[in-house]
Amino acid sequence: MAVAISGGKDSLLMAKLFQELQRQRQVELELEFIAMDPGYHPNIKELLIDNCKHLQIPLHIFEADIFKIAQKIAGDYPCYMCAKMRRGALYTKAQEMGCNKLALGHHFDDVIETTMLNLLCAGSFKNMLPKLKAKNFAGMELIRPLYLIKEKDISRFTGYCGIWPLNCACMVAAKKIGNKRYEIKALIEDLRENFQEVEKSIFRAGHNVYLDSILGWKKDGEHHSYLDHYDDE
Ligand SMILES: Nc1ncnc2c1ncn2[C@@H]1O[C@H](COP(=O)(O)OP(=O)(O)OP(=O)(O)O)[C@@H](O)[C@H]1O
Repeated sequence: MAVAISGGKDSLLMAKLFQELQRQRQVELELEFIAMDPGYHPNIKELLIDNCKHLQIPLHIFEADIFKIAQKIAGDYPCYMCAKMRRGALYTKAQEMGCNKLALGHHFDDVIETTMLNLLCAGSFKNMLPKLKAKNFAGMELIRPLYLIKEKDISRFTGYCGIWPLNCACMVAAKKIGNKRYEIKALIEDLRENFQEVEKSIFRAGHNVYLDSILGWKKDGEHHSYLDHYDDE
């Protein structure tokens, strides 16, 4: 299994949890810890290496010129393109290293933010899934082991082990522009004041879709409408 380390708090915790699972020998695990350098500033790269050393995570770093390319292709809103290209580079490396799984450090807050992002920005209802089979990389599976863990609990871990984790190390994130995710995060925070357990409701919505009350859906790339079979009954 390849454990993808961005140097952020989430993937560092995920790495430690996998090491703990391996130590307890309850499941048979072969682990590779991989980090892709998308064009980090040298200081950022050093921080990534230092954090992993401090946490005793044996890291393989490889390079891919993603920041520049995403900026070129996607201009003012490169985050989506950057994430897509990152994913491809990670799958490729994981496969090269003989892994059949790629673990990413997305957590509960990422999951509900993605649901809201799709709803409010793309006009679609779509969840981030806890595991999925890679479409373009035969035999590879993507897993998200931190799916149910809340971000605030992860932050507590970071404080406890005394590291200084990286945030997304690009200029867009630094200025907090061009990335709707930050706005969605703030929106959910605001909603929490007036809607009890709003995070739980957003999460549960994906488990409670009433297919008989849906206007249209897409499956295997094809669009369907509830009217397609309206007169059949
Ligand atoms: N440069 C990278 N190298 C390796 N894995 C990465 C890289 N960037 C992202 N990932 C993986 O994808 C996951 C999600 O990426 P995202 O950018 O949303 O996370 P992050 O907030 O930057 O970092 P983290 O999730 O580690 O705190 C990361 O948790 C990590 O597993």
